[in-house]
Amino acid sequence: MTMRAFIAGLPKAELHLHIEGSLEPELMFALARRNNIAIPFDSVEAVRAAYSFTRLQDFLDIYYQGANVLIHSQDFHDLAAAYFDRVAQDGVVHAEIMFDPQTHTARGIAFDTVISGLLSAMEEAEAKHGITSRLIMSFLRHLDEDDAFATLEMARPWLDRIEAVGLDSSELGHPPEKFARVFAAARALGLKSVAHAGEEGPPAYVVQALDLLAIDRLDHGNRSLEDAALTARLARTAMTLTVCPLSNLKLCVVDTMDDHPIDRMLREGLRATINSDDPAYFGGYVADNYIAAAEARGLSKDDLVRLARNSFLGSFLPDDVVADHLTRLDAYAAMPQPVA
Ligand SMILES: Nc1ncnc2[nH]cnc12
Ligand SMILES: [Zn+2]
Repeated sequence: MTMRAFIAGLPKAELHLHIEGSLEPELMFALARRNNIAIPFDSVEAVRAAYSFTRLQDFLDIYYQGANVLIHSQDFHDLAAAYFDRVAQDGVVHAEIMFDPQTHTARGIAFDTVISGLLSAMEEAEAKHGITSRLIMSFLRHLDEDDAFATLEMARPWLDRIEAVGLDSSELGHPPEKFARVFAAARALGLKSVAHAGEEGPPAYVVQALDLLAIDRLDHGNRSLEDAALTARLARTAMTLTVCPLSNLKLCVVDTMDDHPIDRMLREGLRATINSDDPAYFGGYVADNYIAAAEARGLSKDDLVRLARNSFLGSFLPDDVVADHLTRLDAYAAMPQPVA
């Protein structure tokens, strides 16, 4: 069995996926046509050619523009259904999916339209592929605290269908402290929390996310490694890091995949996981991310199993369900399968 086949069959959870970032150019064109929306590209090839970024903001500009084709509940359903159909081939058995309501409500799309489409696709994916999933509602950090509070208010009727809040978009200049009050309010409503920190922002932003947002999981976190005390704290507290190797490469968080710190994170005792972030924009779904990291950094079979194990340990699933996933993972890992 090749390493690729081993990775594709490895049971795993995806913990860092922006559903709007799974909008493939083909579906973007189909939805643009269906909804009569003009897009500034003549072909799927032209869209893909535009996906060349030197920093996070270059990507965000094009990513928010792409989301303009999403209008109806069916569109959000089709978007999520395409993601599940694709990752069913990647060994994904559970996904914790971020969505950005403000990207849509700012365009006049109702919160209910967005979430109802996503939820119907999530139910369908469980029946069709056996993939379970949870929703994470992310606040856009370039917008202000009031806008985040207004979004939390819109989410109230849906709180039993939302697992956690998150924090994404332009990191530099928008530190976690800006959202301390809204995260406290979300926690008081029973929601868990995650935040992007240390992707482009300094280690101090990660410390703020821990101390001021009381996050349950850290999205990216790469730059934590610049601070030995912070790295030790993350290891000691078994904080899960949702690392996204192809995203890091495309957004120039690392210069080459050979420089990626995924193996260093494991060596430092961090609970690192591998995820795709925005697979339609960064050139690969979750298994592609495992493969790229494994090839560049020479990850062993044990490292790959550790990463998959971490994905279940870092999930928001109940302990007994996590234990079942780990039993199946161990059985898979124990099967004779030389990694070529
Ligand atoms: N990698 C990323 N960082 C910040 N915000 C995002 N939104 C979607 N992907 C993101
Ligand atoms: Zn992200």
